[in-house]
Amino acid sequence: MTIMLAGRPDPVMCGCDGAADALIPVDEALRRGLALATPVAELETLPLSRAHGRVLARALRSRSPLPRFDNSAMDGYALRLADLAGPGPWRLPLAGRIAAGDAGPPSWPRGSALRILTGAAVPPGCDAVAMQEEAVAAEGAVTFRRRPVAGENIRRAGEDLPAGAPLLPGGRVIDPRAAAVLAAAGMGEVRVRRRVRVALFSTGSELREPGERLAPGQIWNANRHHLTGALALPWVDLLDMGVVPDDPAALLSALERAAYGADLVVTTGGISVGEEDHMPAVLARIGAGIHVMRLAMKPGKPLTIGQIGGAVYVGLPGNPVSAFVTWHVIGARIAEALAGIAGGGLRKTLVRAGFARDRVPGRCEFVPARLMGLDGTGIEVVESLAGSVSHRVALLAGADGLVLIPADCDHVGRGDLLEFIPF
Ligand SMILES: Nc1nc2c(c(=O)[nH]1)N[C@H]1C(S)=C(S)[C@@H](COP(=O)(O)OP(=O)(O)OC[C@H]3O[C@@H](n4cnc5c(N)ncnc54)[C@H](O)[C@@H]3O)O[C@H]1N2
Ligand code: MOO
Repeated sequence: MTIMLAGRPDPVMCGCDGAADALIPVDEALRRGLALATPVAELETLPLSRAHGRVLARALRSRSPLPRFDNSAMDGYALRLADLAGPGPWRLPLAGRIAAGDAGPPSWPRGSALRILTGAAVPPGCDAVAMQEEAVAAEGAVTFRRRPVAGENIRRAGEDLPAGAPLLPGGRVIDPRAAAVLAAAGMGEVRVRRRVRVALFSTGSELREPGERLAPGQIWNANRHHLTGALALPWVDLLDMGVVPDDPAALLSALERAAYGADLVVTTGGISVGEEDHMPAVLARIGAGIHVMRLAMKPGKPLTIGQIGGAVYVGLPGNPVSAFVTWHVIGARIAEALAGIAGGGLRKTLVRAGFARDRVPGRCEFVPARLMGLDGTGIEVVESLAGSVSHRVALLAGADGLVLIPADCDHVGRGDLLEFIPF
């Protein structure tokens, strides 16, 4: 990173840049938010078929080895290597056939081979399977041109996972990969955490629903639909309360209703410093404990995190990109922690700046950015999509992720290495 200490020709500023001393660093805000987010304690037992996307309550061990028994990796012929004496080719009579699902014979005559199909249990004494492309079967016998090596084409019991080995950790989301593992291990039912109850509303007297006719000064509600989309998760039970106007009484009653029985209350807008930003006063009225307010983050300075009774409160800024970034970087992490998801957190990679920019240091910046392909050293180059972006929601659709500019940086040079959070 090139830090330019003097002579900023054209710093990218927004009106809310300024003294950063009173601002909370993003990592600290996240730490405080996560400290409030105790995983929901209640558990449910669900059939695996209804547990997709849910969060495993505790670590599981395999009850039996995977695979359960030695079986053939190929369609071919099961044999005993001792029966291939002298130089080849070797001809053995066929003594039977085993397909996947067959129990297989308890024994088979020495000096013979068995037709075997992929997935079938290898018979006792069989020490190799020759694939059929390397054998010729005719008139009740099979001829092998090559001597298989010991164990060839045999998938051994327990080679994927021995009995008693860790299967999946607690806190794992049952995604399709985990579901396959659970099913293969015979887990017909799983113990999962109950869903996280999230109450959501947007604040703003200017907001109308998409499709509605707008009067002058009104806009369509983008944040509600971003967040209902982001929260359309199997581990979330969403109470979508729509829009609440910029009216203290209406906001207070909405907040009371939201906090009742919720694990997480999410609002957008009304948390800044204008006289129509009523949320700080309403939060004080309701007796919320406020743990984060004013972040060293751009966009997202007004993000507010607190506690209302038993619920965690996340107040996202109203500007749609600010709401998106703060949700993605912090809000969603808190929701994951409440759900008991282990090892959540943001995936980050290193990328090379395909842009140059002077800026005012103080707040770290999350800039929507597009991947432009690899440079000569095999590192992705990113193009930032704009300087000051908090209202430019249309940019999000073309972004591949957020590029992170550290708080103390006052110049990004083309080719600098930066952290990147892919979507
Ligand atoms: N004097 C100051 N003014 C502002 C500051 C500041 O520090 N001093 N901070 C600015 C920053 S940064 C942000 S971010 C916004 C945040 O304000 P609020 O969270 O109170 O949000 P609103 O004022 O309600 O709305 C801001 C903006 O976003 C539009 N909006 C709101 N909700 C939605 C929605 N659901 N869908 C689409 N657009 C929405 C709203 O119409 C405003 O244009 O404050 C700055 N001001
Ligand atoms: O900091 Mo505000 O969230 O940029 O728009």
